[in-house]
Amino acid sequence: MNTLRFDFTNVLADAVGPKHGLTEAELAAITGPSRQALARVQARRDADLRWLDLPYQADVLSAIESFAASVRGRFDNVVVCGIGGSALGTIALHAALNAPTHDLAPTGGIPRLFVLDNVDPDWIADVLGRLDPARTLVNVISKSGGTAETMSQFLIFRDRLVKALGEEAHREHLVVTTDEHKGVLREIVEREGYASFVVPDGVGGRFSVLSPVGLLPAALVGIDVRELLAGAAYMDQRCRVEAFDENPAQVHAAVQYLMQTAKQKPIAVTFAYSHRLRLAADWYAQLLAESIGKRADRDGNDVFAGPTPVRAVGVTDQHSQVQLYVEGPFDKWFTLLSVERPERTLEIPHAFADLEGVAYLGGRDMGELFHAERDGTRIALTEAGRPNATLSLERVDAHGLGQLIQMLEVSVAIMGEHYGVDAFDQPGVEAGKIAAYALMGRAGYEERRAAIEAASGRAPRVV
Ligand SMILES: O=P(O)(O)OC[C@H]1O[C@H](O)[C@H](O)[C@@H](O)[C@@H]1O
Repeated sequence: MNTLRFDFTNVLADAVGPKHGLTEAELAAITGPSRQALARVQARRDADLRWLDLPYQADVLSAIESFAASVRGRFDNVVVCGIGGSALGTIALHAALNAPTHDLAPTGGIPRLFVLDNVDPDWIADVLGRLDPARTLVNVISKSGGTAETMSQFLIFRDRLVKALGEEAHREHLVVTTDEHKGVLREIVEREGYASFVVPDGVGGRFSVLSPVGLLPAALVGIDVRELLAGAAYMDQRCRVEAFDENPAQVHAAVQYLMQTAKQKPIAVTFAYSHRLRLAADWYAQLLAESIGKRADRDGNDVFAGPTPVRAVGVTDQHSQVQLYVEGPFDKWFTLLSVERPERTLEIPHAFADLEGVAYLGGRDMGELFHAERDGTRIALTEAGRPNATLSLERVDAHGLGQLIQMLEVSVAIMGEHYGVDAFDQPGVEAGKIAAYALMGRAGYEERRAAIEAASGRAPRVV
């Protein structure tokens, strides 16, 4: 069984010292609050934390698989127009489960995937120019159904499809994932008759990768979404367990919370010792930052909470950031994402037998070097008193990714209880959106902008 494990030995005091490691007393003190936090999270499953039950949505899974089967072989390119929680999960799944084989060219009926989570015209225009509209399917994803970045991309790709294929035919090249009833995008779906899927109520954007938001693009590029949900369901059962030590989400949430509060380490570094899991760290960065990074607690008191997520890739960032991590400020703790058994083997050839400085590599497997470097980093961090935990999978597969996603989502929900903040809203993104919409002349936003300036007493210059 490809079981996800969270090893936190090297965040304990006897590994990295009491000043930086968790003591038995600190862990004992948090097990009670952790169990209560878990109970509060689980009690909201069918109220507003419906993302907890995404692994069990059999009807949605069947609809996704049917849609993907119905278009199999018709497209060389799938373009996702989406941003934030409407994109990062798909990017992570793609990098982990099929990018190595399909980034370069469509093979075996599996299309290339382009996830456009930016509006940089140099990028969007370049992708647009490469695609044959007749062989391209566009999946527009927006929970709110009005995000300017996504809607602008939609207008551009729709225009390109209509001009190339005609008003009628273009509809078969667009599928939309949005709210069931609300938002401009839903109105357009009804008017244009596009195929569509639903981002369910009670499923926030950053918690939506196991909804059609992530499942549809994944299924379109041949990822085993059934196994993905099976892994998430398996982990959901593990994350319901009350016993602290047997519940990876409880332990992970407690370690994150204590590292920041008891050990004054506000920076959480995810060090992915897996090229395929590297973008799972980007998905987690949004999940952690947007859920816990809050000005006020649930009682409205200013707390300015939240760890700062940093993404690093092993071995690559041993050669760029580890100097800071081993010798710099004691303001970070580390989680290594590790894969115990790489899928491929790659033997290092024997050569230059007389030159020991290279001959020692001959005959070894590249995976052995990868693991030696990972363990070397762990040893260096621990010896320097830098707390480091390891999230490990035996191999990178859909079941394992489902486990990782579900565990981290439940952990962040529990963290919200520990930090005392609402982990499921994102008021801090509104000001930027309002300013951008005002600058783009969207109706009603100039007034909202003026109200913010009046309330803050500051009228920042738009440079
Ligand atoms: O899916 P959408 O409604 O277009 O939202 C896309 C993103 O917009 C904002 O940035 C929110 O903070 C994110 O949580 C969300 O994922």
